[in-house]
Amino acid sequence: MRILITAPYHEKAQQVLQETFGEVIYRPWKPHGRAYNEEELIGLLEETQADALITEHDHVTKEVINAYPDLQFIGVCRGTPSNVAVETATENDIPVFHTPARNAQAVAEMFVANVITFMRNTIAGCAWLEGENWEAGAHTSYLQFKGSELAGKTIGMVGFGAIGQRIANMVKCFPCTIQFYDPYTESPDPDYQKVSLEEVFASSDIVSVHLPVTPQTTGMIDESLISLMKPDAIFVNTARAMVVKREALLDALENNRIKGAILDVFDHEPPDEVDYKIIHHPHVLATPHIAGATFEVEDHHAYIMNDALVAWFIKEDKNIKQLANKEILAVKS
Ligand SMILES: NC(=O)c1ccc[n+]([C@@H]2O[C@H](COP(=O)([O-])OP(=O)(O)OC[C@H]3O[C@@H](n4cnc5c(N)ncnc54)[C@H](O)[C@@H]3O)[C@@H](O)[C@H]2O)c1
Ligand SMILES: O=C(O)[C@H](O)COP(=O)(O)O
Repeated sequence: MRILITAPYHEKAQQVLQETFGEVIYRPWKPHGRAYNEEELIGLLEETQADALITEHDHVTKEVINAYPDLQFIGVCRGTPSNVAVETATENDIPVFHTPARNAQAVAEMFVANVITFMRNTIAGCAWLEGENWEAGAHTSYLQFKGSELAGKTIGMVGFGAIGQRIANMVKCFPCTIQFYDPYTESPDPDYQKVSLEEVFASSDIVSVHLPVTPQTTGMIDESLISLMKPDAIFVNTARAMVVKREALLDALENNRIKGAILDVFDHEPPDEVDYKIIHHPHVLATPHIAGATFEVEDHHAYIMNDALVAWFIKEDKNIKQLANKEILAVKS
């Protein structure tokens, strides 16, 4: 069996596949400079006569899938396999697997880092120091940049999947109180309280968004929810900007109705004028969509995908196929 891998893939994970399945052809898109387009992908599949394709960002469109009927498996090393025509694959009876939790640890670590950075006024303190503002005498820095501790705070998650739960487990040691709104998830731990959406906004010190984009979640976080937040609460979004009405967030920031916001995602990437208004706000800590960007993510996705290949081809667990395609399509709708 031939496996064509165009995703970045850990060398040892490739070796495992080679030993288990026979042949691995590694043509990662990254050194190529950009994701492979339809034509290039069809060319690669025909040249290698691959049975399985493991991709990351390449464009696995309807045309690619229909042009190469010998494909038996599509693996997408991403949290959201938006570059693959899952509907066409399903029609052609091709299982599509992705790697949902590949960046959960990366995002959770960045959440903790950025929340503490924000609460301790670290960035303003660094700028003040570099600006050579420190004068002899009183404890000016100590007074000016005194912050708050994360310990004892209530964190409210909107969406409690891989990332929300990873954060909850990570901050247990501070300790923090965890509450969440997610109609599709039961609490995995008696310490984590499932509450209403309104309750998350009204009683959390930190409201953190971990929703996928669906017709239901688009624009779900609006003025009425943000207006419930406590004046010293912080709003965090590392998920997708589309789930928040940005005018409502900007309005709350400009009128000091919340303490601030920590944002990794924007309506427009690169940002437009309104996004920059939010980014430049003095009570906003903004990062350029890098919460999930670690070197280790590429190792995590390789091992998650190897497990899927083994489950499908070796253990012949056919239920997995139904799950994979159906789950992806369900989130999309
Ligand atoms: N900034 C980054 O670099 C980065 C990295 C990874 C993931 N993300 C984004 O983070 C988000 C969450 O990722 P994840 O891995 O935790 O996903 P996940 O699928 O594991 O969790 C999402 C959760 O949202 C819940 N949900 C769905 N619809 C809902 C609704 N209407 N109301 C409430 N809850 C709902 C689901 O039940 C699920 O538990 C995604 O949008 C993803 O794209 C961003
Ligand atoms: O925002 C995201 O979801 C991350 O940047 C990565 O997404 P992906 O795993 O779907 O590529």
